[in-house]
Amino acid sequence: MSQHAMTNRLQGDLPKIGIRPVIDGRRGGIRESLEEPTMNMAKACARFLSENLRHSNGLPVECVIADTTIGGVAEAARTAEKFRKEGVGLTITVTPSWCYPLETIDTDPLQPKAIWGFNGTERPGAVYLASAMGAHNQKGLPAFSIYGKDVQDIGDSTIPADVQAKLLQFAKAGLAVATMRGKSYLAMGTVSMGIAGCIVDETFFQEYLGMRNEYVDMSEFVRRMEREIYDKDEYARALAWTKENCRIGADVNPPELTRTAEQKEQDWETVVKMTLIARDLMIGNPKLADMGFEEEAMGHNAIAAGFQGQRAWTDHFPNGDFMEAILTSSFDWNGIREPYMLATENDNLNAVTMLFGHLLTDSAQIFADVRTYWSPEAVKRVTGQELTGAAAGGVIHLINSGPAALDGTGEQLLNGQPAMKPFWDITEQEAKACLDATLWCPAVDFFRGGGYSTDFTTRGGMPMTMARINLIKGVGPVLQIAEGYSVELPPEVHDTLDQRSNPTWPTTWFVPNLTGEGAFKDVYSVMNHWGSNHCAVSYGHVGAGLITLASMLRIPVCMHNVPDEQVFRPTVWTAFGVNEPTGADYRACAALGPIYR
Ligand SMILES: C[C@H](O)[C@@H](O)[C@@H](O)C(=O)CO
Ligand SMILES: [Mn+2]
Repeated sequence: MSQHAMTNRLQGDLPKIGIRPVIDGRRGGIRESLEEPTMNMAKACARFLSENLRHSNGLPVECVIADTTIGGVAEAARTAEKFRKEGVGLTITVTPSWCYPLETIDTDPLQPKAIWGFNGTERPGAVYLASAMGAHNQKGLPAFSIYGKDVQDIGDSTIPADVQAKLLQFAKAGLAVATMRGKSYLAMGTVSMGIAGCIVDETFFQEYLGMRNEYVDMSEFVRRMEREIYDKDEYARALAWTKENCRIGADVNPPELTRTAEQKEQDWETVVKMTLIARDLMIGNPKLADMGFEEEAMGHNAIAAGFQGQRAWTDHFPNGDFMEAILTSSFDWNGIREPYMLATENDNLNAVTMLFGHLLTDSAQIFADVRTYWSPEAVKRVTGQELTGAAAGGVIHLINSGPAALDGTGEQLLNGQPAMKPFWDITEQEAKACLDATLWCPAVDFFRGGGYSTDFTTRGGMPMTMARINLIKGVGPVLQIAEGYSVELPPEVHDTLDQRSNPTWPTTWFVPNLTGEGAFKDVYSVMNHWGSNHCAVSYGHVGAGLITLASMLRIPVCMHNVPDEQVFRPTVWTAFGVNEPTGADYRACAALGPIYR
């Protein structure tokens, strides 16, 4: 495999973080005494963020500091102008002192914003913070308040750990907002098997995400295959790599549905071509221009996409499983690279959830059907065995109908434990281990046109977050989140349950963290409260990041099991009621409305 590939593969510059040092504008001693500590806070903040954050394509995050401290509206306006030119997508205002809120705040309604008000008392930075938050809330410009817990001395430019955590949580979510803006979702095909999540709601994409919608008919794949509109050198390399690295699994089809050796050979060729074509459709490919296909070379600037597959395509052609699994993984024949967000069945609401997870974790995402709740009693009945340990209260069977990112095998390691890492931390051995843990099984009877499904079982012990956006008539988008862990079942128990569903598909056994209440009363309740047939699974406990991101986009969270102390939203949420946070979230999102309305 080649070097890690870090590129900006989509149109448009990467968003930068704008740092605004604001200051008490009174000259003749006060402003002068504050210049240095204020600018130092800005510098410390910029250094900290650029050292600790990367874009999901691997490039470092850049911060832009205002040319001067901001003591009044003229300097605020000059800073806004500079930020526009520099491509700033979110702002963080820092100050150790009192300043004039309405004159100094960032009033751009499209930029996520936070204020870090130094906790010192020589100068009243916290008084500014509170007053500036009041101004933001009064003006309908939600802002995040960052206030360290322990008093620091003026001039101390260290960033306390609690402030660091909030800066990162805000900045990562803010970058996600800015990164999505202006990009496209590409629907390849339309609605799969009557699944509502496949309906592309342009208003949702436009008003909540700032994204565009692009569409191609699946016949475009046929045109490009028949007319050889793909890079033929890459295709030869890709096919050879696939033959060498993809292990073929059992064909469980009855004789009358088993495809011939020639058909299977041809299916490999087709699925590899489909993979190149889907990627080229999403992001373009300069090689196509060299071949005379300038229009195709441009791509659709898609940061996420979906493939309908069933049934118009799969009833006749090999299914999209190989394409979806390889593109959503962090590696292919070109080496270790950023995964693509590509949804099975063109379920674009799941694609957006995957996109959120990817932009927050930088890692691959698992697309899954939320298939079965297995109670301990039902498992006992069908296997004769007791579920034990983390699985004792039952498990949720996440199993996609064919593909999932190979990162989902859990064959990458973080501190010796299974993980799904950002591509730049994945080693060649780990990529190989993911491939070795995966079998490619000839597709079963649902797929009349053949293809190869991805069969693996996720290693246990991975902290994971399952999530899903649903569109609700009368409300708009809502997000549900369940943090938990992957678990491993004894092999014979796994086999019995897997055979009963589909042994050719990728399985993750998931147990949510329980709170004993509501949707998290028990494992069954989580399954029973899920709002659709699909979920996206991220590595790690990233519910807090999802909540912060959702609040920026004004998407209320209808269920979550994130500990209270990690929930970080704009301060205005408080004004919608602190004793009933879920209701307050709905009211705040409704009152503010989507950002790009
Ligand atoms: C093969 C079947 O049609 C599956 O694709 C079906 O169970 C789904 O995945 C529905 O989301
Ligand atoms: Mn499905």
